[in-house]
Amino acid sequence: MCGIIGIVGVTEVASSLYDGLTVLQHRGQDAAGIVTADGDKLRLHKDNGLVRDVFTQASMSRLRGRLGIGHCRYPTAGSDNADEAQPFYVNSPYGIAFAHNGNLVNTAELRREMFEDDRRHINTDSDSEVLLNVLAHELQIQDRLALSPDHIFKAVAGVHARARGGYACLALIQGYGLLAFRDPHGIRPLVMGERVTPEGREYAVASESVALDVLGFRRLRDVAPGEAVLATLDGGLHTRRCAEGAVHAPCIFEYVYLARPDSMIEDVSVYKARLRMGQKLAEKILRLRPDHGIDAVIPIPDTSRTAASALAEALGVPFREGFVKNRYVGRTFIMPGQGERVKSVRRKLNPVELEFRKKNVLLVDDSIVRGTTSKQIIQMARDAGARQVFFASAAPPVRYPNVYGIDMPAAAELVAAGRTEKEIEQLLGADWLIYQDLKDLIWAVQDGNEELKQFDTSCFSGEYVTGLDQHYLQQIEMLRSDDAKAARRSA
Ligand SMILES: O=P(O)(O)OC[C@H]1O[C@H](OP(=O)(O)OP(=O)(O)O)[C@H](O)[C@@H]1O
Ligand SMILES: NC(=O)CC[C@H](N)C(=O)O
Ligand SMILES: [Mg+2]
Repeated sequence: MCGIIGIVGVTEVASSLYDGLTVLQHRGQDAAGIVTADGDKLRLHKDNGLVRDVFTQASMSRLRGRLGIGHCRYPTAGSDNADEAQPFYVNSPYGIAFAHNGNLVNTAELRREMFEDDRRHINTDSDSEVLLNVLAHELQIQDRLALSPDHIFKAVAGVHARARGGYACLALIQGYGLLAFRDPHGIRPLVMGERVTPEGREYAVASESVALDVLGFRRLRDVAPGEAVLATLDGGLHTRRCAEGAVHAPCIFEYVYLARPDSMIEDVSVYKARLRMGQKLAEKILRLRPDHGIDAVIPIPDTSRTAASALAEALGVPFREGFVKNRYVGRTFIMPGQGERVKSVRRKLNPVELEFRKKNVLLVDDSIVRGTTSKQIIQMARDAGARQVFFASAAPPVRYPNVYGIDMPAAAELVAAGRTEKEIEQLLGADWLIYQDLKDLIWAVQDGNEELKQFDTSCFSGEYVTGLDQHYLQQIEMLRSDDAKAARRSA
């Protein structure tokens, strides 16, 4: 999950793109980039690091123009090398810069086709560079002289016919405008907004509505699955469904962990969905252990706070902030290596001992993925003097890899893979471990928008909405396990 944002403005857009990226930072902490169209030049600045570190006053002042896109990256393909930071650029046709959130599951096949059939050179191991070249090729084979919305939408239809996976994309087409499109299943989120200024109307498209809010854009709607939106430099807005017939299946993990609570995705408030997750968990606890004896509900900051507050309320048990988070440490789960993840949990969270001493505490997290956080936190609660330590996860067990833009590629690294709930409970050292049921998680999101009939729940269910080639999972495990990444880094 990366963060993407694009703006077609009536005045300079670089500082708005920067501000938008800072509120999308939770989606990717490894690299950031912005490209703008300054007359007949594209101005690009990107590098590894947080948004605030990548851009300086000097680099920002070069990013002139009223059309631009930005990206913050959390790698799911290729390496974490600065060459793979986004946006990517190709010079032909027209000059296109490209930002992608998601992950393709047929990259290898497309890479071969690009080289053998379409004669395009791909310079990195990034799936996003491949996807950009597919788009460039599909634009190239349209009418050359008069680029029109119709040609662009045909090109996007061509991309949908070839690419498989999760992709929410923004393309800056030099001299023309901003193109946004979303995969036919709408796995990754993408939302559009408008801002009316005295000088005219401006459009923005971003991964999450929070970016629109802070920039004063009014949220219009989500980009529909398979739809393309084209905002042109002359102020026009064109939209078209470029793929039909696919099941709409937005990623449910966005609601569990990825997105900010103050975002609306598919017209569902992420905050309210998390409250409902907490309520459902409370119902399960009361069903299984009416005399649970819990003295305090303690969230594991940050993301689980919302679900934990609703859970405590429904149980009628005090909600207590038993762990204080160091606000200068970022998200642990999206860090690249396990060693770093383990160390940063302790640096990030510190217990308020009084809240644990001689109490039966229920610790709540939004999800348990590798078990890095929960294992350490349970021990910390015990060290702080807790009598019994219960642990609740607002999501079901994560047993299967995610292949659509969340970097959990290796089943062997998931604590719940191939284990029963009892075995996980023992491994984590909890006195009782309670997981949300998948049907309750689905209900918690769906209750916000009953038109949502299906979700990508692959990491919980092992069902992949795009279908997967036989060996794909083995391949990504080989390429992207923590061990493989560490070996690449030291090579
Ligand atoms: O089982 P694990 O592999 O540890 O992964 C799950 C944990 O990682 C995330 O926290 P993170 O620190 O990334 O971010 P947060 O501050 O938004 O909760 C998530 O909220 C869980 O706490
Ligand atoms: N998390 C993402 O959306 C990653 C985008 C792309 N697959 C990359 O690795 O750069
Ligand atoms: Mg967390």
